[in-house]
Amino acid sequence: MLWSQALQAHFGAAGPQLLLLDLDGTLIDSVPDLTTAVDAMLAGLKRPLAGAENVSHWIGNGADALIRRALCRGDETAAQALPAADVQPARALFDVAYLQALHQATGAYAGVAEFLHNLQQAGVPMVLITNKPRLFTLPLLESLGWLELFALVLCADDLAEKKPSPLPLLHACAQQQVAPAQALMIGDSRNDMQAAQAAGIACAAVTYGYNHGADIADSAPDWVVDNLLQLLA
Ligand SMILES: O=C(O)COP(=O)(O)O
Ligand SMILES: [Mg+2]
Repeated sequence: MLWSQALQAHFGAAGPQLLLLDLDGTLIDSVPDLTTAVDAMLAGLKRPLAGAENVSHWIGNGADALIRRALCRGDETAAQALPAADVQPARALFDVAYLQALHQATGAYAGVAEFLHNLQQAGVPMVLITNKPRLFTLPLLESLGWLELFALVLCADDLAEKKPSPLPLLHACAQQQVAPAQALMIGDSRNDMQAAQAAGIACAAVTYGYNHGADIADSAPDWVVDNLLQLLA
């Protein structure tokens, strides 16, 4: 038996037929390299540096949202109101710095490699759904040796909407010809949980990722684990 009893109780003995996986904070700890890039950007703009703890709270809604929050020191209202003309030069600095830092300190969390290997062996299709732009996602996947793992990779800029919209999740189900009720989303943030719930997809949350400083249990995931291997038998 591949899946944990809890998942079998929900999906039946065969388990989920499609896995939708978040990247940052679920499969990889990317905050160290993201912090390097955010702080390089802020230094270039002669602003005070952010540090890893702030970055871990600001990540989750894509690169532009991260930059907006960094420019406004986490003030969400100010961040959203920031004119695009203020974001663009900062984004250019961030892009250069993050492409350089990308996989310097970034690695997979405990259990992830074994979990992905087991699912690949079992032939369960996996789709990566990340709010990270494609520009960074593909080289990162390549450096991790994960490019071949996924039947499909959906990044922040691939569709009209990103998480917390259910759109990328529903797109993945349609493309893989699996009903949402037979799919499982795994993520670390409320964006993943909200997207899954809006799509009618069961969701498992990991406790070790980034969730804007909040407890992921507040987002009512169907299961909470602190290692992906807990989802397996
Ligand atoms: O880039 C982000 O903001 C978050 O990316 P994720 O969706 O893979 O967690
Ligand atoms: Mg995430």
